[in-house]
Amino acid sequence: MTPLLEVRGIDKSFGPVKVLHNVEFSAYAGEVTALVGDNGAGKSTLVKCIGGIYPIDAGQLLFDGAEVHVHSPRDAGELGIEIVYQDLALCDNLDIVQNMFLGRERKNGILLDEDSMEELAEKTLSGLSVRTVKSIRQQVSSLSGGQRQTVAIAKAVLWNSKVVILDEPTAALGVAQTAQVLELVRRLADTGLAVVLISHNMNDVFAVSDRIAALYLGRMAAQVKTADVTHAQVVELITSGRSGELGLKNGVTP
Ligand SMILES: Nc1ncnc2c1ncn2[C@@H]1O[C@H](COP(=O)(O)OP(=O)(O)OP(=O)(O)O)[C@@H](O)[C@H]1O
Repeated sequence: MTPLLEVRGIDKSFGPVKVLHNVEFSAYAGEVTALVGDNGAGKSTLVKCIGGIYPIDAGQLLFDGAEVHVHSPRDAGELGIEIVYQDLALCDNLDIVQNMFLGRERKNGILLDEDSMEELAEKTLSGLSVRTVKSIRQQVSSLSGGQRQTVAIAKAVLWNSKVVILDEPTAALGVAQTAQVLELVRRLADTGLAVVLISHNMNDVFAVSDRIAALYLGRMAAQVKTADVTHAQVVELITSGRSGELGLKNGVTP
């Protein structure tokens, strides 16, 4: 199976500090790939390289098997790669529809085409079976953390995206809201998207992911099928870069 998104041998430094070392990573359509790693392991940097925010120093990015060059978030968006960041970047004083179309408003002549934006927002939310939102004309400031996360995810899939990368979507949520968001994450993959889930929470990772990629000190320690590993093995990969036969050989000097 060809990965929808593949990273081959990416290096990335910030000045003298090398943050990513020859990183390989794949995400498949219809699957959730969890990207795990300790604080500072390089998860955000890898995602920002994929999303065109940081230029890479070496390596390749492949989309659907063909090499692509992503120099900006716009390039990533055109390929169908959307990233939902932890801070969500939603505007509190705007309603759900306005947020979902922010910066990409539909127009009818010189006027905003409110009807068609409303219709598409509604269709996207119901397509994701999101029923927790009372009205799509509700201001985002009145939504709960889980609902905000849902809106941010719906916003990302509104644009015919094919790869959706979620940065810690459940970090700030309670138990019930976490379950709702994880359900949504699973549904995204079930609709055929390649979903990348950055998470520190092993329960979340094991609840929804098909594969797990573990970064250790900027190196990809292992990318494995979730069904083939235990919680303990993944924790070991995160904390030491190896677990039994899995992971980086001979350890790694930072
Ligand atoms: N713009 C930057 N300039 C210099 N160093 C950076 C920059 N961004 C990240 N780093 C360094 O790169 C390393 C990896 O950081 P990164 O944020 O990618 O890790 P992470 O795995 O996402 O961590 P966390 O889970 O804490 O968000 C860290 O040592 C960090 O200090």
